[in-house]
Amino acid sequence: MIEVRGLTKRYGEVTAVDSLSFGVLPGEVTGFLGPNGAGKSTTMRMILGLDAPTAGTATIGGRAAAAHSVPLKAVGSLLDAGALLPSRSAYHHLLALAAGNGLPRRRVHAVLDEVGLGSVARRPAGTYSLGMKQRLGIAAALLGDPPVLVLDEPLNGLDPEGIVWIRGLMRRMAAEGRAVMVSSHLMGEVELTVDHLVVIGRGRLIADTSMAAFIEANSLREVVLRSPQAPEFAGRLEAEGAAVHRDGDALVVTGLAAPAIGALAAARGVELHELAPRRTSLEEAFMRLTHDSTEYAAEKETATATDKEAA
Ligand SMILES: Nc1ncnc2c1ncn2[C@@H]1O[C@H](COP(=O)(O)OP(=O)(O)OP(=O)(O)O)[C@@H](O)[C@H]1O
Repeated sequence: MIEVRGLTKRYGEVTAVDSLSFGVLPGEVTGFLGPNGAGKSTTMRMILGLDAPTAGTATIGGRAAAAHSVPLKAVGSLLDAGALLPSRSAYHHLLALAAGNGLPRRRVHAVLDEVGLGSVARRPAGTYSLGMKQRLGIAAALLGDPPVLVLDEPLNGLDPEGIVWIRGLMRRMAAEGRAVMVSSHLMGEVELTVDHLVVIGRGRLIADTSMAAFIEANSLREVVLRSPQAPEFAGRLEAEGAAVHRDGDALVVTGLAAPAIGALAAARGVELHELAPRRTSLEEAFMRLTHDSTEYAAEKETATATDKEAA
């Protein structure tokens, strides 16, 4: 697992990471979320031992990343998938990494198969699409078969197929008992994949919660229903304590769950054409949560005000 305690990084006047403490548990995908400039990459670099903290500690399996005799066996990471020698093939790139870390050649074949690059492994990396580079980056992360994975914005710039693939891979890695940490600045990107959320803003911890608890806290229970008897049924629902408002030809009900509404309709012989629970988007909830800590919010608001004045 990853443990971060009082982690702080200052660059001159800028405090990029500010007394952060959280854990990333085995068997879970932990989403590390925050707006641009929140300090996600800086935190991940310190966890990986690529940057020295100004204060605090970050450990992997109880030790600093650099203190592991073969770091690739302790943690695999994807930071910048573009950082490859363009003339070197995926196979030789991985072979060099394996040799440098005392890992057997069979691991190279195993990870190439795992990421689906087997058939193109001899082509120079410079000819790869972004999705293929991302797969190669993941292959390098998996080379040491590590119990911990740290992936910085792995979905950036990927096509839908690549996104589905990385999501599936992260779920599989967690199911195998690994601790998976994945950063993103978009809730929508990770919403379906993560078990746990660590949200930061301006380097500080804003939320550390299970995804289920986040959904529970931010789901506005609304049910949309359509019925030819909507006007009469609305009164019945209100008599049961629900709040009802019209939205076109639909009724939007809060205060009663869909099964209760369905049962009531069945008991009253009301014909239903639609009965659909819906929730507010988690992206909106995330934006509300991080609004005050968005680095460029003030500029954006000023611009909006100016636009309005000009209009
Ligand atoms: N080497 C550096 N020197 C000075 N300031 C830095 C350095 N690296 C990061 N920062 C600053 O630290 C803050 C956090 O940056 P960081 O890249 O960690 O954020 P992030 O959450 O990963 O953002 P993004 O989603 O845009 O990648 C920013 O204000 C950034 O400008």
